[in-house]
Amino acid sequence: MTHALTARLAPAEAVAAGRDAGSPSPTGTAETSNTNSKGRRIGEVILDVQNISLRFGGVKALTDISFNVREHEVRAIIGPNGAGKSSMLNCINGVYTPQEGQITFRGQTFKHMNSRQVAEMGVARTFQNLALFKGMSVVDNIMTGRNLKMKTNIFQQAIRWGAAEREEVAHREFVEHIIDFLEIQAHRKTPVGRLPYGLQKRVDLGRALAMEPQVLLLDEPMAGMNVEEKQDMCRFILDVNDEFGTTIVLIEHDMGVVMDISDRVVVLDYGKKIGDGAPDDVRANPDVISAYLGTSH
Ligand SMILES: Nc1ncnc2c1ncn2[C@@H]1O[C@H](COP(=O)(O)OP(=O)(O)OP(=O)(O)O)[C@@H](O)[C@H]1O
Repeated sequence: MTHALTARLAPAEAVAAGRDAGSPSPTGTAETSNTNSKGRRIGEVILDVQNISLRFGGVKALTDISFNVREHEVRAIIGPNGAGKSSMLNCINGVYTPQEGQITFRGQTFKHMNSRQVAEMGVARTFQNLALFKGMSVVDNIMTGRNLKMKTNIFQQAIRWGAAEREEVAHREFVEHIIDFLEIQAHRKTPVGRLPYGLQKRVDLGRALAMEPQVLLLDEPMAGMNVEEKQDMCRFILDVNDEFGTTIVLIEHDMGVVMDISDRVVVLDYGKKIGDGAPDDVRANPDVISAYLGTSH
């Protein structure tokens, strides 16, 4: 069903505690001012996507896409269904290798990088369709996010001896901090598959946070959630951004949420970039308005 454009692109109520939805744009234009709406400085460019083109056979998923992400900002990627948003995240985290273009992360430029290498560089990701082990507990799912940090070998871990035992204790303590932070203590031992969907999404966020990322890629973190769950998720995303200084790149369809929590927004349509800037600028962009008028979500 096609909703009214005004409803989708209108300013939403401030769901994010502490952020004033009516305050001036935090970053001004795509390249200029440097504080967000909480007054914290937005840093230098940490992630620079340059001229990315990606094809699947005859399908042009992305065509010559360039944008950057500054340290500590919340950067949204929006666009109608099939616009290329997930493909873009998949290029950033090494799942897809674009035919053209390159990505610079913290000054290091790469054309081909696998997911493990990207994760080791400090980029973590949550998934549109949850990638959790449904039969495993919340604690154990979040522990999987610590795998890259484990120094002892699998044999030492299996017999939990010496260094492996000490390492496991330290990792479990870290995981408990995340569980406290995400307010899911009551569910620590529950198999994830038994949790409501909103809480499963929170566990997926916890698994990504366990990697201690500098950049967190969130693929539709609020999809399928009710209003209350969305408000909670917004709060956690902003707290992660504030308290850990984590840079956030998110894909989200809920325009109210996007306009509320993002510092800058990049807009894709049919694999091309049609807008890039502060939420207010993007909302007023005629190309963005017509792209959304022509779609059915
Ligand atoms: N693995 C793939 N093989 C073939 N085509 C693909 C593949 N992944 C994506 N595409 C195509 O690339 C285009 C962009 O898809 P993508 O999933 O990135 O869009 P999206 O903006 O994330 O859409 P949605 O909002 O529906 O999730 C679409 O035409 C899609 O069918």
